[in-house]
Order: sequence, then structure tokens, then C-alpha cells
Amino acid sequence: MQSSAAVADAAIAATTVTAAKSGPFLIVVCGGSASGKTMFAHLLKTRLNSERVFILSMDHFYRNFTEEEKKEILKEEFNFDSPDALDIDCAHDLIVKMKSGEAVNVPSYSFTKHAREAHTTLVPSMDIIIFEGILSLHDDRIVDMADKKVFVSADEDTRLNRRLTRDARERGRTEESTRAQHEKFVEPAYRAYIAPCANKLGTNGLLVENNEGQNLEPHVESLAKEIREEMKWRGVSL
Ligand SMILES: Nc1ncnc2c1ncn2[C@@H]1O[C@H](COP(=O)(O)OP(=O)(O)O)[C@@H](O)[C@H]1O
Ligand SMILES: Nc1ccn([C@@H]2O[C@H](COP(=O)(O)O)[C@@H](O)[C@H]2O)c(=O)n1
Repeated sequence: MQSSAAVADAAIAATTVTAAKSGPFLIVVCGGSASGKTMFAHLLKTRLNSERVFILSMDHFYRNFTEEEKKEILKEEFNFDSPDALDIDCAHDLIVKMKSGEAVNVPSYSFTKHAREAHTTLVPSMDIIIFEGILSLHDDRIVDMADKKVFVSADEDTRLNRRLTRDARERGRTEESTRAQHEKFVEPAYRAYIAPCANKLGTNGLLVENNEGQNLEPHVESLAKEIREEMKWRGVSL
């Protein structure tokens, strides 16, 4: 039979776990540029079918650039794939607030102007936050806050081909500029900073292969089921 002290300790431990697990559920989706992170995040939001799911894109956290950096950007010599290009502290602080149930103002970034927009978006308290970005698992403070970690993996050719199409269509880029940027900055940063993040998934993380012809839906479906069960346990029905 357990002593009353042991029973009390177990009760305290259970309370601590409950407290740590309360609040909005944070899913962090990492992977190379054009691997399919945004697609995965949107499929998951659709599958969860709740107004209280918010996709927080790391793309909104590019820094304000100095005059010197702006000259480099014009010459296509700026490295947007280095962790230094992003205000990761700002993303971290915002996620801390969202995890504690606060409303936040999310910054906005323009890929055509390479600059922060003047406006921010007010986001109310959410039940589920999906944080997606190339370096979303780079900062260990964010890794530690994640309730679920996902790494979307695609081979280099697939990522480059998807990016060529997307950047021409949505980001006003030429094929030549996208190829040069890929070779000089995107792939080296993928190898140095992004691919190693897959090692941070831990036992409960999800590695999703998303090469040509592969389907994200089965992964999304099983993750949505897992999240629904967890949220039910937390007393939130989706
Ligand atoms: N499995 C897939 N099959 C076909 N196209 C895909 C697949 N996954 C992603 N894409 C396309 O590739 C492009 C990049 O995907 P996206 O989700 O925006 O990448 P990321 O957010 O990782 O940069 C988009 O045009 C998207 O529609
Ligand atoms: N002004 C900018 C800012 C970033 N990029 C590129 O965006 C990529 C990350 O966004 P994904 O949606 O593709 O994950 C990153 O690889 C940067 O090279 C840019 O081209 N211009």
C-alpha cells in the first residue's frame, strides 16, 4: 500500500502535468522551403474544422532590414535563409503570449517588397496554434513549448521545382533568380540549419515525406485524430 506522502506526491505530479498541458495546443511544422509546410498546415486546419485554429507563419517574422542590407537585397546578395534574417525572439514572445491565452498582434511581411508591412493582424485567443516555417524548430525555447513537432521532408529537386512555380506565381521572382538563390543560400542553409531540426522531433514527433506523388492527407488525418483526443482530455471539444 502507498504511504499518504506518496499519494500526495502523485497528486501533485498529476496536477503539474495537467497544468503544463493546459492552454492552447501548439503544433510546430518545420521543413525546407517549398517542402509543403503551408499545405500541411492548411490541410490540418481544414480537417480540424474549427474557427479556433490559427496558422502562424514564420514568414511574418522577417526582420526590418538595415540600409546596408537593403542594398544587398537589391543585388540579390542577401541571405534570407539564415536564422539572422528572422526576428525569432519576436516569434517566441508572441507564441508565449498565445500559449497563455492572450490575444496578439501578428506582424505582416511582403515577399515582393522584402519588408515588413505597416499593419498587424489582431488574433484573439485560440485553442490550437500551428506554427510553420523553415526555422520553426531552430530555437529550443519554441521546441520546448511544442505539444507536437512535425518535419515535412522533400528531396532537393522537388523543393526547387515547387519553389520555381510558386515564387514565379506568388512572389514575383524569375526562374534565373530563384535558381541562383537556391544554389547560393537556400540549399546551404537547408543543410546547415533546417535538416538538423528533424533530429529534434523526439519520440512523439512526426516525420512526413512529401515528394512528388506523395499524399499528405493520411498524416493529416491521423494527427487531427490525435489532437482531437488530446483536446477532449483538456476539456475542449472541436
Ligand atoms: N504533395 C504535393 N503534391 C503537389 N504539390 C505540392 C505538394 N505539396 C506541396 N505542393 C505545392 O508546392 C508548393 C510549395 O508548397 P508550400 O506548402 O507552400 O511549401 P512551404 O510552405 O513548405 O514553403 C505549393 O504550390 C504547393 O501547392
Ligand atoms: N524577402 C524574402 C524572404 C524570404 N524569402 C525566402 O522564403 C523562404 C521561406 O519561406 P517558405 O514559405 O518557402 O518556407 C526562404 O527559403 C527564403 O529564401 C525570399 O525569397 N525573400
